[in-house]
Amino acid sequence: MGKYSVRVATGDLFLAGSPNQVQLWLVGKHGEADLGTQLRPVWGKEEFEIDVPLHLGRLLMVKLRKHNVLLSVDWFCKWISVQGPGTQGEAFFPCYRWVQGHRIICLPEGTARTLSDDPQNLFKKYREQELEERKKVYRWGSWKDGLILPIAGNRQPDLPRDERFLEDKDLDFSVSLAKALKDMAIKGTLDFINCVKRLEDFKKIFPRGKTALAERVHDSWKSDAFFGYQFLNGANPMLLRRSSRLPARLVLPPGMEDLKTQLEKELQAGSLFEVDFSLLDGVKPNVIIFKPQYVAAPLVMLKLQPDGRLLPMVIQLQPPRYGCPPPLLFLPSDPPMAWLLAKTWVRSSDFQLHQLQSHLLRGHLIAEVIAVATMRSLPSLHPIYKLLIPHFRYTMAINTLARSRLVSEGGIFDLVVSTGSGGHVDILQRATACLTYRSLCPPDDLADRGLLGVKSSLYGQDAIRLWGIISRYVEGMVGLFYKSDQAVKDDLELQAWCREMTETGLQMAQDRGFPISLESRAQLCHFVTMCIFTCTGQHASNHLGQLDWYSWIPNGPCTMRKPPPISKDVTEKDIVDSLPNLHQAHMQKTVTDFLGRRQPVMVALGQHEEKYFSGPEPQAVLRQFREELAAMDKEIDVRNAVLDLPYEYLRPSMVENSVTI
Ligand SMILES: CC/C=C/C/C=C\C[C@@H](/C=C/C=C\C/C=C\C/C=C\CCC(=O)O)OO
Ligand SMILES: [Fe+2]
Repeated sequence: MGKYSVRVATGDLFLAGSPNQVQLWLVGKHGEADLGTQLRPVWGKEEFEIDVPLHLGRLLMVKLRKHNVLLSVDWFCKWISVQGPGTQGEAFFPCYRWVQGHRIICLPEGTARTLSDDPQNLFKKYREQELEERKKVYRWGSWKDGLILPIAGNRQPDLPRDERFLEDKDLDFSVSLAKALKDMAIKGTLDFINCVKRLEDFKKIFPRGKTALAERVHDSWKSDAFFGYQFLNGANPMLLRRSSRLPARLVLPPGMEDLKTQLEKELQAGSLFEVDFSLLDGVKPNVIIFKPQYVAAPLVMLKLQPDGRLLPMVIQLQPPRYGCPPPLLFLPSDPPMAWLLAKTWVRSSDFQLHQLQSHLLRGHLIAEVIAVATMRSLPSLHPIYKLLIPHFRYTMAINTLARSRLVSEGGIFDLVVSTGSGGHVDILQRATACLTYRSLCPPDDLADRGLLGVKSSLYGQDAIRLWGIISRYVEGMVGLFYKSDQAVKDDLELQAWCREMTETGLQMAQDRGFPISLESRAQLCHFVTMCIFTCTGQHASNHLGQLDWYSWIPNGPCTMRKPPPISKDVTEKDIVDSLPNLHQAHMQKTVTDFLGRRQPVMVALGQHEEKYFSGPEPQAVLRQFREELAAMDKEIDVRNAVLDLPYEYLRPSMVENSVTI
């Protein structure tokens, strides 16, 4: 018994408060006290003192219930803090959720607890009830067969309240999209009348406020070194790999002996690299306004020079066909327009695999599976829930928007992208079928692709560095709550989470290396590091480059309007006629600007304000994480200052804490 001081924090946004009255209970180890309806959480923080005649013992939980006489108004509760008997100075009850209706909500004290940390089962019932409720609210959906699962729901209102954009993000997204579409409507009216006659005519839609790097792309896109550089550090750094043999598909027709000699020399020296777009082979191209579009499946062979430049040696635009003559090979020594058209075809193919495989699937959709599996399997008390939850913000919302406006029937892909109208789904299905656990973990992925230690792979260096920082953060937190491998094995909630992710969310992905159980702290740390890296660095390194590399349309054509060339007799007009028309280019530029712009409503990696963990030790681990991120950020700044082409996409201050766009 005694006097308690209670503080209640409402969200900072204008619509976070509620005029409804809120009733609170204090739940201790030895009793429960109804504090009555002390609160009307309209704005900011409220506090009150109250005498409780009961002996409650150590405070375990706060319960709250919103009362609505006429109108129920949702209330965003950030946290509740209590001082008084049984609080060891202050007991902190994190919430960071919407309180809806008038159900009783339980907020456990912020100390993270696994099941084994609760030997008296003080929270067991609460954990079970919470997960039962979460499984009703967070349901797996289905978008297309053969893909990993999304959250159920087709539009924002279908999503759980806590997953929708808050008003600041919603306003920014809606206003920016409306502005982009208005600009498109105004400037695009003439698109069907005007046409592009020369490559430089694409300057007409080169965006205002373009980035310095986008300028460089416009100036240098034709150069071989610039073309090769993009596979290392461009919008899509995920396809390049060191060759271990000459690719079987690379059939060298008679007269190409010199090339064979050069390729073998680079292969022997370990400096031969390849980018193989075979995943696109046979994909049905889109038809846009009755006009067929075209898709190719190129192979590019490149040599890594001692000075770090990656130079193309040969481009094969389509794989060999049985019973047909070997495909034409394009060389740097070919007539300039023929070589440029071959490179442009590669750029358009890279756009397709980048946006669908590297960005949407391996960034957005995997992050969504991690979020949904976690919400369905881990109670808010669980340390791994507390570690991961900041990295899920807005992911279900942005992905639902992507499914309804980008890759939907009649969406952007159908309107202006060569793989739209079904080819994009085929690509996603093929990419899902070959998605491995190792490919989501940079130390494994870069080793498998032969990129570890390649000095000119700035993406690789920064990905390894960031993975290491996240890994130490995860190890620090896991070490606080799991004192042995057996403790990991014994955590049934954790095992259910891992299985839900691999078997359900990722659709039986154990065949591709994903674990269906966690047998050790090391394995748990690797898996959780993959989760956080995917939701942050993996997405950022494949999202942030859009504005730089796709603003100049010929460097990232969303579609090709003529078939791949079968001769080297190519003119600039052939290239212009192959590239997107003005309307398609305008739409690409509108979407690129809209998606690629730097987000004003942005939480950088590790900088979330929510305090999910109570106690000095988790706070210390988070502080160390932030210090290492700050050090990396500063060192990247120094490195970039002396680079001709800075690499910024894995700078911690540029990496969002979750997938939100
Ligand atoms: C052409 C760009 C393709 C990108 C696919 C990769 C990832 C998805 C993307 C998320 C997009 C989310 C929502 C898109 C919403 C609107 C799209 C813009 C204009 C729509 C026009 C309209 O609906 O009228 O990652 O950032
Ligand atoms: Fe994105």
